[in-house]
Amino acid sequence: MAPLQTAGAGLRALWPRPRARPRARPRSTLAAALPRDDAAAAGAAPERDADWDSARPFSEIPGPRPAPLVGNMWRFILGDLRTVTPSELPRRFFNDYGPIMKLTNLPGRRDLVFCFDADASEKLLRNEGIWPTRMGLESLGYYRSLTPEKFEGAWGLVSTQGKDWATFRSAVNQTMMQPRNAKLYVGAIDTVSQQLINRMRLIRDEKNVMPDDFYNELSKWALESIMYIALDKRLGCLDNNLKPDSQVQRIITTVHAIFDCLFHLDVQPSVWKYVPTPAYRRMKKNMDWFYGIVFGFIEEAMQRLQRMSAEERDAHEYSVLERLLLRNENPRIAVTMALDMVTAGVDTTSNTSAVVMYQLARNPDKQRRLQQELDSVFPDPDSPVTADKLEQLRYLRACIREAMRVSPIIIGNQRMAVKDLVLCGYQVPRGTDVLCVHSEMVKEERYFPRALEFHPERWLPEGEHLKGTHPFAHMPFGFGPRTCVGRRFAQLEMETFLSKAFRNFNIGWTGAPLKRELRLLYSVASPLKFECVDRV
Ligand code: HEM
Repeated sequence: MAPLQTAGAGLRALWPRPRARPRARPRSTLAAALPRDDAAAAGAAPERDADWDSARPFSEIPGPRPAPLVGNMWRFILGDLRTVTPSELPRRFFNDYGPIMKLTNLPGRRDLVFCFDADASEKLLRNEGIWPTRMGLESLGYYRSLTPEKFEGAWGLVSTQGKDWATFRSAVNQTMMQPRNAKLYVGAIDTVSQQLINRMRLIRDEKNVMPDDFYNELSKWALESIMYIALDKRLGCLDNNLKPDSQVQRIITTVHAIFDCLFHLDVQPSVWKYVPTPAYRRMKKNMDWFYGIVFGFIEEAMQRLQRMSAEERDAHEYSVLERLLLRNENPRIAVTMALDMVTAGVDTTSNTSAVVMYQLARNPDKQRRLQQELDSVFPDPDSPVTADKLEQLRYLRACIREAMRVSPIIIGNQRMAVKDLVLCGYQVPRGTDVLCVHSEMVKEERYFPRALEFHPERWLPEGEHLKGTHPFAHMPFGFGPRTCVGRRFAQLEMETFLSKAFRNFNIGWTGAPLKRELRLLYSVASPLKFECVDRV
């Protein structure tokens, strides 16, 4: 990491109290998301599509018909959807109802339109306004609102809307999104990735096969990496003598549990808004512990910085927390962003890295081509990864992109319509939540020739014949001003680790086809049976 030039003056101003009085609650309800003035500011023109009057009414959008009193909940308990797993549900909806359908009348859940069509996805996203609204994860917003003193108005990005979201996003955007800022951490990520490579050599069996819980190793790598970037903190996740009941292991288990609970509370039918369900209580318990630990790390990082002399600070490699503290008057912005980085930065990059490895292991010809690229950029397998070298890895980036298409970790991208839209011939009124199910669109031959096959070439000029036909059919990091704020760090981490892994090993697959389950993210659900043989 490079020292930050502007350190001296900014650091004296660390930790002032925020001037603005904190709001009691994050804006996460529809009314709060688009109050009149904000809606105008967000570019939410009250107009409607020109073909509105000739479109079919919203009521005719197909979908499971709700029963009197019990709505659609019964279908998931006793009815036709009882045996359908969450992972199977999107395809089932598409097969049963076609390119657009709606799921209504679930307790505690806003009605949701599912859309499997890239033209409709384009129309929705291009009309999202400058403050796009993505409702969801309301339980997280609610949990935070219980302890407003910890957030002091800086509620974060994930579950906020309108002005709260926009103010926070503009405060963190430059630090988080500028590629040159992410590159500052390449040395740190190289160090962590090398540790995992060393560990892979140690933990493989006599046939060079990774242990069944190799996904846990990827989670540890992801946690160690994001802690280093966010807080300049080394947890020692990849130490060889780490105990199974260590704090690190508990952090990882807790992050998985939090994702699992959010899925139960905010995606599946749930009545947590009316009664504290077991999933809500489990989430609160896990959150209480996790926030306590991470707030402790943050406090430690702040104290470390305060104790430093001016010279030490100038020579110091700044974490994201510290950069955000220097840029923003309200220190809580840095704190909440660091907290969200640790929460969002484990399961996302570990699951994606797992599927890239899997696809390359199952496609040895693509792996060989990648290794040719890696051999020319890293003649010495032990040479460290640098930002310049990463620049040259075009085929690696294509492999990651293609693996994210074939095996995406997110179901799709959601927005609230901010004007009356016609989607797939139906009226979709302003204020409706629409989920563009990109995880199903990517399987469609009409959008990707040989859609079910892994062809990184389709992302390179030479793969013109395999190129996708619609840019709105595949959006792994989302779209527009609300796009994934951790994207640059995620890409840096994955490119660094994967380049080292395939430069060092020939990676094969020895198990049954990989299983994944939808738990907020599509997540690894069977052992990662990678065979990792040293390359000579
Ligand atoms: C392969 C890894 C990742 C993928 C595929 C991914 C994907 C996404 C997607 C699709 C969104 C929604 C974007 C939208 O609505 O347009 C999102 C939002 C977000 N992501 Fe990521 N993400 C990844 C890694 C990360 C990491 C490492 C972090 C933390 C450093 C992170 C933090 C966030 C946050 C805070 C948001 C909310 C942004 C906002 O609402 O303004 N993500 N991510």
